[in-house]
Order: sequence, then structure tokens, then C-alpha cells
Amino acid sequence: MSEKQTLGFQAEVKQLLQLMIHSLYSNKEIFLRELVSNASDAADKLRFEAIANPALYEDDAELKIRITFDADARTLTIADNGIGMSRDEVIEHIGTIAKSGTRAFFDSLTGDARKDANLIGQFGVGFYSAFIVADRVTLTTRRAGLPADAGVRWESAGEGEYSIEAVDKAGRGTEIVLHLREDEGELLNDWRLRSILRKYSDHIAIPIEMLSTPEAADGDEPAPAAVFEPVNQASALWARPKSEISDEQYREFYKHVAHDFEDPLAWTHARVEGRQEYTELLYIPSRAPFDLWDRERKHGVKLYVRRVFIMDDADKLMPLYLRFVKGVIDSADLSLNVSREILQGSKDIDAIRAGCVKKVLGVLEDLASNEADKYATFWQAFGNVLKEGIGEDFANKDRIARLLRFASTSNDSNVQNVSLADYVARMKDGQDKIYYITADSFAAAKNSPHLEVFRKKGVEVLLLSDRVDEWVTGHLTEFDGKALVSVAKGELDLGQLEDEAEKEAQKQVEETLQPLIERVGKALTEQVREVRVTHRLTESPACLVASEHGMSTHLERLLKSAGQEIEHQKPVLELNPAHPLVKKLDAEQSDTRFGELARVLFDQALLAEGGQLDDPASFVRRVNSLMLEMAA
Ligand SMILES: Nc1ncnc2c1ncn2[C@@H]1O[C@H](COP(=O)(O)OP(=O)(O)OP(=O)(O)O)[C@@H](O)[C@H]1O
Repeated sequence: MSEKQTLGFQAEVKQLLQLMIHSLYSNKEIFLRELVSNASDAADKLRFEAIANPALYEDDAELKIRITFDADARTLTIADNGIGMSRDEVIEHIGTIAKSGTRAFFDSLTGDARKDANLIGQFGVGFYSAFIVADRVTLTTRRAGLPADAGVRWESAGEGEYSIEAVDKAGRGTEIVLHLREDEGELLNDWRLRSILRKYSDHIAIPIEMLSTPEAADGDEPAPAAVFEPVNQASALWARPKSEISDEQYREFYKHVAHDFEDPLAWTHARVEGRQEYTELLYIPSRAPFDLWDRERKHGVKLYVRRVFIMDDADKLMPLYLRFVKGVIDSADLSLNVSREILQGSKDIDAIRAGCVKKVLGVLEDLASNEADKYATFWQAFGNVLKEGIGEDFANKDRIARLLRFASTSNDSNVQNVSLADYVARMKDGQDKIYYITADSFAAAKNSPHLEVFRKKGVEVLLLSDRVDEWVTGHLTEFDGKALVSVAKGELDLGQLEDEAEKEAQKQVEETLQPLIERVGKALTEQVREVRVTHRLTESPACLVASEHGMSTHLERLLKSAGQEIEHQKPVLELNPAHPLVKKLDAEQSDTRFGELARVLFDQALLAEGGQLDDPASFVRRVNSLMLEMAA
């Protein structure tokens, strides 16, 4: 037997423990749910490995979890006969937090206990929640398949260090002994423990057993010995009929599969028959996990085959744009030997995935139509992820388009709550297009000079300022037969929104201004592709416009900042003939001063749409000299 070794926790673990003990204290009974949830996962893993290697069952194939307590010793024990852990696994899983994004998580903590409790739930504390009620935790484990003397004992008081030593352990699996804190005596109570288990862990698919409490001996008869009996229903929740599952049970099951502390927003549960037979129980979480944007993060759908757990993070079961979905898919047809590689090109998996995507979209549609508040919560957490679906899932593009929500000039707020259907319903007489603008920020979109004529005519424009929006508009070119058109691209054609008199007047102005247009074009040959008279502006002197089928200047900036080599496309400069600065420019005799003024107008237009000047110092110099002239 090797010597007892004392090791230090990762710095983050210590910090996490302290924080968790304080912030989760008011909800402390959840520690039992977390430990039972881990034990159930360990049983799932054993069952999976035993498909290929039945010897792992070691004559003990009845997987179960046992909860016992010793009132004198003040201990509470959670034991399972699942997969267990080797020494290396204990060190890897129990002494560290092997999660990417952990640093970022700690940086986001505020020090405010209530807010941090929320964050902690999002992070998932799992095993460490034992320290909420225990001042010492002893974990003894042996991995299935290893000999009895390959047991490992891990012990810690949760204060920065843990000890680890080799021990003999006859049965495989994990036993966790909690040495309860002084004031946690109420947990040493049969009735209390049963009620916690029923509340939080009834959905666990294997038996959670406690010793029976025999009735007092009758006369001379000796009291019957206590036996272990299940406290829970011990059947896979998703396989039970819907009518027998309460909302509370659905919610608790979600917390188990999703490792989340919050309730889910909604779920879909169905048994599907047809080409593929399977049961799905899929959930929409109510908030984004801290690592939603981490491409490496695990996916949330677990694959079972006839109740046997096969794998979690099965990314083939959900498209990327639904990566927030959590839950279980249990197939009746797949082989138990199915592997990640087989899933890759499997038509059966494609059929299951297509069916599940439809169910999830159905849940979202239902929320959108019937539970606006919940849908708003969903959109805030996952809207940007769902938007990716527009380019990713051609078959469901229309359904996804109906689920999109945008900010708009209708309320000038950055809350994204306008659907394309709302927009179409509000379109003005004669309007046949859906107008939008993309920009780096909501403020830049809202204040863009390109919106001036739309505001004047009372035409709504969608204000898009999320990075993914360029991707959305690149793939969604029409909705309900109406083209989606950027107000910052191409020649503005307001169609029926302009009457004949307006069009005639514009034509006349264009003709009169032709000499000015040519002169500016010459002065700015380096900067612009074309100069023309604008129909968009009412207050600003000038704006930049991208070509109709080209990349918007905003997209060009995004791609450049992502390190892509993009050939710069010169924009079109549009001038507002009614603006005093443009009039002044037209009247300017000196070619040098004309050139300077034209350049200032161009630079300003670039700044107004969120662009960066090539040569900011010269811009400042030009503006200063103009100001001095005015002051003179
Ligand atoms: N009873 C157990 N049997 C076998 N392995 C276990 C057991 N309990 C914990 N583990 C291992 O320790 C790891 C860490 O557990 P922990 O509960 O801290 O986190 P988690 O379950 O992975 O995720 P979360 O923190 O979101 O709950 C588990 O992933 C598992 O590998």
C-alpha cells in the first residue's frame, strides 16, 4: 500500500469551495441531489463499458445507490456500485476543475452573494457541494475491472488540501462519507433524507435505497432486521407515460441531465414511431451557460439505446445552432455498439436529429405565441445562437426566420422584440421591402444617417448590431415574399413609397448638381468608387453606401478584425444637396479648399457609420483649419 500523500487543490477549487459554501447555504439540501446525480452517471458509464466487457459487473449487476447515516458518528454516506475511479481519475476529477473558461468565470464574480450564487449554479458545482454540509469528506472508490487493492481513499476538509492513499475496497464503485458540520444534525434523520430524495431524485433510473425502519417489536417477537428498500421509482423518467410525470419531476430531471441549478424554460417529451423509433425528452434552459461560446464545450444531449446510456455530448444529435438544448434521446433501433464514428455518417441519426429539431422548433414557436415573457428570456439568452440556424439549416429556414427577433426604429430600444411578421404587418401602403441596417453597435445603427429618409417617411427599419447579423442577412434574402434590403447598400429605391412628384424633383436636382458630382468624384478618386446625389439623407451632408451585391462596409470591418484578407471595396459617396455644407462646397472656387472640404465630408461619413479613418491626424488638421476660418 502506498503512503498517504497530501496534495493541494488547484487555486480555483479553493476559491470555489469558499464561495459555494456561502452562497448556496440557503439551498443546502441540493448537495444530496448532486451526489446522487454523480452516482447515477457512474452507473450509466459502467453499464456502457460493460456492453463490451461484461466482466466489469463482477457478480454484482444490480446497479444501485445506497444512502445510510450514523447518528453517533454524525456521518452520512452515499455509496454506489457504478464505474468508480482510478487513482489518476480521482486526482483529475476531484482535485481540479477541468473546465475551460474557469478563469473567466472567476473574473465574472461580483462578491455579492446573491448574484454569485446564481453564477455558481451556472458553473455547476457537483461534487464540491458536499462541503456545504460537511466539514470533512472521505471518498473511497475503486474502478470497475481493477483489483480490490486498487482502491483509493481521498479525504479533504475543503480547505486547500486533500490527502490520497491506496486502500483495499472489495466492492467496485464509490462511497462518499460526509462528516457533517456541527449544525447539520437535522440531516441525520430517516424521514428528512427520504423527503429530500423524493423531492430531488425521484427521476433517477436506478434504485436509491435506504434501510427500512422496522416497526417496534411486537411482544416477544424479535424486531425484523432492517433491509434496504428503494426510495424512488427507479425507472427512466423519459420512458414513463407523460401523464404520470409531474412538472416538478420534469424539472428535477432537467437539473440532473443538464447540471443546472435553475429550472428549465420549457421541454418537449415524445415517443416517436416510424422509420426510427425513439423517445426524446429535450429541454430549453432558462439561461446561457458560462461557456456557450466555447466551441470546445460539451453538447447537452445524451444518447441512450434502450435505456442504456451510450454517450453524452453527442454533437451529431443536435445542430450547432441548437447547442443550448439539453436532454435525452433514447433510440429503440440503434445498436448498443454505436460509436461516435458510426454516428457521423448515419442516416438513422440524421432522421432522429431532423425529428428532434422539429420538436425543439415547435417548443420555441409555442413559447413565442403563448408565453411572451419566457420567449423574451429565451431570446436574450440564446437568440444569437438560434440566428446561426438561418445559414445552417436550410430545411427549417422559414421556421427559424419566424422565430427571429430584432430591435427596430418602431420603438428605438435595443430590446430585440420585433418579429419579421410584426414588421410585415406594419408595412406602409406601397412598401414592398423589409428594410434593415447593420452596424457595430445599437447606437451606431440607431443614429445612422442612412435612416433619415425612412424616419421622415415613417418607414420602419430593423436595427441589427450583433456580429451574427451579417450572417443572417447574407442568408435570409426574403421573408413572406418580401425582399430584405439593407438601407446602406445599392441605390435607394423606395418604390411606391415615393410619389411621382418627388421622383421628378429628384431628377431635376441630380441634373443641376451634375458638375458638383463630377468635381467631387475627381477630388476623391482614391477614396470612392462613385459620387451621387442622395435620396436617403435629410439632415446629414453625406453618407457612404456599399454596392448592391457587395459586402457591407460593416461586414468588411468584421472580417478584417477576424484576420481575413479582404480586398477593400471602395464605397459610393452620396451627397445631400439640401445641406448647407454641400451648398458651400458647390460654391467653393479654390480647388485646394474644395478638395479639403470634400475630404472632410468623406471622412465624416466614414466615421458616422462606424468606420476608421486611414489618417486621423490629417482629418483633425483639416477640421481645425476649417474651424479657424469660420472663427476669422
Ligand atoms: N460517484 C462517482 N463515481 C464515479 N465518478 C465520479 C463520481 N462522482 C464524481 N465523479 C467524477 O468526478 C467528476 C466531477 O464531478 P462533479 O460533480 O464535480 O462535476 P460533473 O458532474 O462533471 O459536472 P457538474 O460540475 O456540472 O455537476 C465527474 O465528472 C466524474 O468523472
